[in-house]
Amino acid sequence: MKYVSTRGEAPSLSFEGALLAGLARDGGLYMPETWPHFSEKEIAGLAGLDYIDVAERVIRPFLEDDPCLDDLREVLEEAYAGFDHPAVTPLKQITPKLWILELFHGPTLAFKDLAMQVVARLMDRALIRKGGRATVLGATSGDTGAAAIDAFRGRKAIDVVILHPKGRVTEIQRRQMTTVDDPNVHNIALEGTFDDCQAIVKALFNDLPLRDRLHLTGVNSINWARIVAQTVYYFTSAVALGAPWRPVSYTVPTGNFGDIFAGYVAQQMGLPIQRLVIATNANDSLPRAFATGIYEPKTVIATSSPSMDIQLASNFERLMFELVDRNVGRVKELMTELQDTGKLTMTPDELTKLKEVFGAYSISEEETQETIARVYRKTGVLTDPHTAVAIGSALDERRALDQGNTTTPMVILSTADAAKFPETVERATGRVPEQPQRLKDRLGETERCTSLPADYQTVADFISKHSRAGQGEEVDA
Ligand SMILES: N[C@@H](CCOP(=O)(O)O)C(=O)O
Repeated sequence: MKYVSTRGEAPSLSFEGALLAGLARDGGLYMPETWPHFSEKEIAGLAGLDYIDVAERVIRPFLEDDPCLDDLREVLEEAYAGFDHPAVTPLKQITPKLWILELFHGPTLAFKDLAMQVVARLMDRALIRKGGRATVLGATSGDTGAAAIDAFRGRKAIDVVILHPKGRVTEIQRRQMTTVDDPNVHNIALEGTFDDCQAIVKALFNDLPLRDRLHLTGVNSINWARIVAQTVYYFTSAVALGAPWRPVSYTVPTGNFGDIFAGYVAQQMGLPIQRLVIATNANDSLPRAFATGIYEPKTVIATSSPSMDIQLASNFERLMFELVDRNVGRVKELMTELQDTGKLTMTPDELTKLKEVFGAYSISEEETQETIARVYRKTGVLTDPHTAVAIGSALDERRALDQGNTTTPMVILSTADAAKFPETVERATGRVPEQPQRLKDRLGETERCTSLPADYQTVADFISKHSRAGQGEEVDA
């Protein structure tokens, strides 16, 4: 399997190449050249399998003829050994037509662990094979950072540098990152928003001499390996609900568009997904694009669902690539328009095509609170604010499409444990969610973090100083 850039000007790479590159050298995102396809029989054959067995079958075709394939089984076994539920991603019914897919049973209590634990191990093994070092960069609005730090801490060949927007993540999210004392972990609290963090990370990648000197790679969902590992739980949940014979819809809390794009990938692979619903908070650049055809990210608004406090969703570029039938000229035109004017304009045909599969909604702070309270009253379940935004969006989708009588199950991706957002959950329900032991075990006392202005050169200097790859240090065998 080969991987091509959405902008068509970077060399195509193997899976291992795309894994280690993160962002393509032309600023684009890597995509597989073709979609592997699963027959109805192959999908039906996933029923009753363990999560790891499904993961192996779903991911394998993306690694065909790649050195990473030999590592896959062992990596999956190690990655999911630390999850606290035997099903890895248990599915719970909350109303006759709504299911919650719990994606927070990993070490940092958020869905990011499902891919990050796999990506870190694949990367580590690839670097050991090649005898090299890497500097892993990540921008986080709350959850990616903790997951990346947990997955990469203590790895010999890798330094990890995470940028979070100062004062805009919850205390638990921050401490999950900053109390890790491994010397290969570096935290930057950036004086800005998540979009500023992500813009600096992308600028670092686009600075090719620096990128090569520091052996930069990325672990945000711009890295294709993150997406592919996230397609697995669409398969496990859809099959549990009757796929391939019964279609399933999904509602996904959306920030950087990676998780919902993984659902699109599963659909392209043959999984009968009927609708993919984009759930956002007040950062509503995607619902506005659906309403107007114009994607125009504005200033990030701080909300009680901080992981989605994002306006510029990186993976929207992957969707545009698909929407324009992989016409790289058109992608470049759209991305140049976005960069030069701050907005991107879809044609009526492109917008219609988008709406055939996707719906998009924005949920206010009040609705989020009410949803957390209502779900608790009716089911006794404490939901985190991101999941609550998704539940609100799923109900809006049902109303918008007048689907009161649909028999298609709607699965809500529950992306984080309520324990990461105790203040918000307590405000809505009067109850403080209990902290799981694995969270308590990981929160240290002393915080280590450097505050920096949102200035490219200052951040580049900090990373150069802390990257062992940049100092030419050898890896001990
Ligand atoms: N929501 C994320 C932001 C980055 O998303 P990613 O999936 O591209 O890593 C977070 O919580 O950090």
